[in-house]
Amino acid sequence: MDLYQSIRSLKDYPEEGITFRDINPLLKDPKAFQEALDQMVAKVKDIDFDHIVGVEARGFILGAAMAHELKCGFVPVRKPGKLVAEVIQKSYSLEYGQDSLEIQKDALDPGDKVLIVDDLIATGGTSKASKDLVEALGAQVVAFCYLIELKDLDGRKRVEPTPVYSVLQY
Ligand SMILES: O=P(O)(O)OC[C@H]1O[C@H](OP(=O)(O)OP(=O)(O)O)[C@H](O)[C@@H]1O
Ligand SMILES: Nc1ncnc2[nH]cnc12
Repeated sequence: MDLYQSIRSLKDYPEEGITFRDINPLLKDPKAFQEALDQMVAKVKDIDFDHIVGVEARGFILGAAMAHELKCGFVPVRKPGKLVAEVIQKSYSLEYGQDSLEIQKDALDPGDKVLIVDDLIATGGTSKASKDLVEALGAQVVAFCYLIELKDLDGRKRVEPTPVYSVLQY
């Protein structure tokens, strides 16, 4: 099955020079969604981790589905003001703009091993901020897993030497 057929590419969105990779057609198609999950799971199934950390919003969809499949816990990293209880925050820049991410202080324990999941890695800003949040809690990021990697932006360099796995590359 060619998963590239299930990704819609929008030129000059949300601004000129950016080609937006829309995963909604893939999510809508149960066969493509299952195949994407199977391929992501296959890449990480031999790695030892305790939890999947998923990044709001699209990382929740794939991260939670993978956690269900792999029978591990799911921990959300969210945009500011969404989490209750005590949080820590990290600012970051992305392909189009600037944002912050938060994690609950009690979401992970020191020594926990974490797989970070998102739909896409572009500049790696989101991934680096998520890794910093996990590490600030004393946990360890053992790998990152994405459906899509935008190779030209070389986001994996931002999180070196942690391994990065992706299913589709542009
Ligand atoms: O590698 P980067 O340059 O940091 O970009 C990748 C991030 O950008 C997108 O999320 P976005 O912030 O647009 O949020 P959304 O999932 O809520 O749409 C995507 O889902 C990744 O999280
Ligand atoms: N080109 C892109 N397409 C979809 N999501 C993105 N997040 C950052 N860059 C993106």
